[in-house]
Amino acid sequence: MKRARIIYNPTSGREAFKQKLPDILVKFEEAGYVTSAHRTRSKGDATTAATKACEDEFDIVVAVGGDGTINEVVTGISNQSYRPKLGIIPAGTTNDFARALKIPKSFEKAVDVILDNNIHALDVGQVNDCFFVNIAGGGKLTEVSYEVPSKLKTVLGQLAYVMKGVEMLPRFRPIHTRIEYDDEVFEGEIMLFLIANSNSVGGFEKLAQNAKMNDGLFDLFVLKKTNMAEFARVITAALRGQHVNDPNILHVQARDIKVVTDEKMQLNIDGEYGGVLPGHFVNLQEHIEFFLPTEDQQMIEDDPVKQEYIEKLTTEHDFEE
Ligand SMILES: Nc1ncnc2c1ncn2[C@@H]1O[C@H](COP(=O)(O)OP(=O)(O)OP(=O)(O)O)[C@@H](O)[C@H]1O
Repeated sequence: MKRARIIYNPTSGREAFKQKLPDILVKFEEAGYVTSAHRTRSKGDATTAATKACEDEFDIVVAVGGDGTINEVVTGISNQSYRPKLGIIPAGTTNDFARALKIPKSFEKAVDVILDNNIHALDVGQVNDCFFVNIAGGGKLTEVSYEVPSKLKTVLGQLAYVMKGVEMLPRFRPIHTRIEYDDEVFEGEIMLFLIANSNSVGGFEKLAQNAKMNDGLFDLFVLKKTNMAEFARVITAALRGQHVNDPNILHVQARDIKVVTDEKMQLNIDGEYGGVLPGHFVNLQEHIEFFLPTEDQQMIEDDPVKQEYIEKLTTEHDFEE
């Protein structure tokens, strides 16, 4: 009998999962799994529970929650020598990572994906002692209020919010930064940098179009020092995937990246506060095996609000060009 450990965050998203748990347990049991569930109690608890599931040699771990919960579970697994296969049931607010994997939003369909056993090993990002599945990055903000972690999430974690914050852009201040990526070096004043592991950075798939999740490579974006008008124009171009030859942006793929700043700069990891730089980013190639949807199970992106928002934003900035 295979054993499954469900780790769920009761506070994620609209808190709808806990009512569904009995049905989900039945589904796993009927498919031949012996199943147990752990309800997280606080921040960091999913990491401890995931490490314990490795030590107890569960065959699979199912992470139920949003990006924060998935990050914690991946963190708990990544340091272990025995790593169970990982299933995801999206139950958070934005679910960027589940979206990148095209995992359906319905709990039942997400369970079907796991039970269908379509397994692929994917890359995991490591920076210093932390791990990330989606994105890490940093930028110097002058506003003290953005030192608050939850605010940072809105600024850098989900790139969508970076865009929403065109009004926040003046608060980015250029910082002299040295970035070593594989055998090359960039040195100069930068507004922000992003290191993406998946191709869905805040749902903006065009930013890192060629990103693959099992090639051992990050997509590194560096936005160099610009004035306000340029900043808005460059970000808009990047979201449309039209930044390739833009002199204000460095976009390269690399396995190993070191970032050192002259002044204190906070690090953001999968949308949460992740300490301060310097940071050594290492791509752990095909580190965890995930249950992924087959082609006919893949969620078709249908997010009219976001599309409308991008349209509005990019049209507005056409006037500035
Ligand atoms: N019992 C709990 N009480 C309060 N917070 C918790 C509890 N269990 C986990 N957490 C924390 O809740 C935070 C948010 O969780 P999560 O990211 O899964 O949901 P979300 O914010 O709704 O979704 P998303 O990140 O996709 O927008 C995580 O940082 C996690 O550490």
